[in-house]
Amino acid sequence: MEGAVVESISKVLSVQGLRKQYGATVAVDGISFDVGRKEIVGLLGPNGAGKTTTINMVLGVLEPSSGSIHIEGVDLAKRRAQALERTNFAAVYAPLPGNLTVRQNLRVFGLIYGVKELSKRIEELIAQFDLERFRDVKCGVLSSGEQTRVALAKAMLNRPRLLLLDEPTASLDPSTARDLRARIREFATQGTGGVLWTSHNMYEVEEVCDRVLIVSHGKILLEGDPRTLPGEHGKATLEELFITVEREPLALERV
Ligand SMILES: Nc1ncnc2c1ncn2[C@@H]1O[C@H](COP(=O)(O)OP(=O)(O)OP(=O)(O)O)[C@@H](O)[C@H]1O
Repeated sequence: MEGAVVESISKVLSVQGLRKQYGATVAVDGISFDVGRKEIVGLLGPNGAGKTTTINMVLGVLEPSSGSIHIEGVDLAKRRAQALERTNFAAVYAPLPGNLTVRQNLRVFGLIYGVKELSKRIEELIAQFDLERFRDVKCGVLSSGEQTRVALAKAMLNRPRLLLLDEPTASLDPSTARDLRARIREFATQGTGGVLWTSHNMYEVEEVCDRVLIVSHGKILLEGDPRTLPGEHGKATLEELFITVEREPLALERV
């Protein structure tokens, strides 16, 4: 599948019956969801709900116990390389090598991803993420906010169709966080990709996500527009709804 055919597929990610079990612990319990093209979907849930396990399965780092993952219609289990070349991610727990400069890091990852016209692409991203001052600075000495900007630039190198972001703004000051949210929004609205985003910041989720999935104990409990979902469940804010999911998930299942 190439070019126009691929772009005609409206879902960049399709997850069906995904499950991951560790001995007696069921980390992800048969979840199904999609991420549409140009859509930002928030994956929310209390600590231990199964978000990172889900993301790691979509990234091909963890093998599901059962279920399927398709990226732009490509089955990750059967055509792993083709599925993953359309994907990228950024997470605070996966920092870039600290002994390489910003430019060296972008070059190394660009070569790994087989990015065409790499030097031009690196310059574009350095400008886009305001990294001119740091181009020859080793990543290890950058502040955590600066490192996050480099990690996002790295995540955009291959112009992914599916961008996975695990708490991308966790270490950022409010102004940098707002700026990065705007760039990620731009990526979604102006490009051909979609984003799966985890965050514990409900204000951010309301601002940036088109749709949210609220997971608890490995299952999707609620799904909808973050701006209207709280009202549909008798709550004033997304934060209030989130706290109810954490404390009394069964009460919500009956709504
Ligand atoms: N390798 C493992 N072996 C055993 N249990 C695991 C393993 N990895 C995760 N788990 C368990 O699976 C559950 C889901 O973990 P996961 O890291 O996906 O949660 P999370 O929603 O990302 O949480 P957080 O918000 O705290 O990052 C947790 O109960 C965790 O203890």
